[in-house]
Amino acid sequence: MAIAARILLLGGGNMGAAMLAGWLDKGVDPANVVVVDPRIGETLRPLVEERGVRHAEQVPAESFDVVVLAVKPQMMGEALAPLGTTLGPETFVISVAAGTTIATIEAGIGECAVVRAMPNTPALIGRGITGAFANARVDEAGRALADALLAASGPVEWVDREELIDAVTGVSGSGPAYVFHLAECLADAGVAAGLPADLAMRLARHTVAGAGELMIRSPEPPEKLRRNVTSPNGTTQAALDVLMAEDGLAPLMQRAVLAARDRAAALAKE
Ligand SMILES: NC(=O)C1=CN([C@@H]2O[C@H](COP(=O)(O)OP(=O)(O)OC[C@H]3O[C@@H](n4cnc5c(N)ncnc54)[C@H](O)[C@@H]3O)[C@@H](O)[C@H]2O)C=CC1
Ligand SMILES: O=C(O)[C@@H]1CCC=N1
Repeated sequence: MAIAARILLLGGGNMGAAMLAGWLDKGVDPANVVVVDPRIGETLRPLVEERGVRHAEQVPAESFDVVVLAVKPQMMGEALAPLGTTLGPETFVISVAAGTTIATIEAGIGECAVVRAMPNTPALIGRGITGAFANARVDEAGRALADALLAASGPVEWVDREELIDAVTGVSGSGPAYVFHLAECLADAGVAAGLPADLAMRLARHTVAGAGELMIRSPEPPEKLRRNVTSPNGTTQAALDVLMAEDGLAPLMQRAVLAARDRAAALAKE
């Protein structure tokens, strides 16, 4: 779907700029986007200076088809305050803020059509994935527009209960950080096994990236790909005996994901 909507993006930081880059790559006219942010960060700068997206420090007095909220949850009240006067009856809101509920958004700007979405930073290279929930006021056209905007950075998975967005946050919103940490741990373990640090990091980065790419390109599930690496009684089996022990990675990952999910729910109350 060609995206002709006029877009107001509040917050052009890591996530806002990543989504914006995706929209431009999908053919959104930069003249149709205004980014409101008190500062221009490194990711946003080329989009403004080289690709012609409009930047403003204050919400401009013009109408938009969609307002995308990409500020920190703690800044949401402040970011929503100036919107009261600019929202027209056709405008609708997409929020990517972790934890911020639709009720909080509606408390700030009144009842409106809201899509609450949870993307992730691989959006920056068009390899994100987004979970999304639409409230009852979002009509078919709004949902299609939200889908097109969010799909610019990867697949969109719609959920039918708002609270599931917190669980999505725990798995895929925060998930890239777990994978980067895995690469850090793998590299550190390589150093402990005797490798020079720079070589260990190269091995770890390429291993994580290559395994990720294989998982996306292969029709096989991760379990089969894991088995393909694991020779009976070989080296991988020795490592997996540690990782798959009762107190291994599975319970640790479960605790981590639940901690992120619960933190999202707690953010809603701050
Ligand atoms: N970074 C990530 O991996 C993900 C972040 N998110 C959500 O995206 C939102 C933004 O997170 P990041 O981009 O990481 O943070 P960030 O700190 O990189 O970006 C936030 C931006 O908002 C700007 N800002 C502050 N007050 C503002 C206001 N009143 N009006 C307009 N802009 C204002 C800041 O100057 C900053 O550039 C958060 O709510 C977060 O939960 C969602 C998915 C993934
Ligand atoms: O850490 C956070 O709160 C945000 C939400 C998901 C990823 N980063």
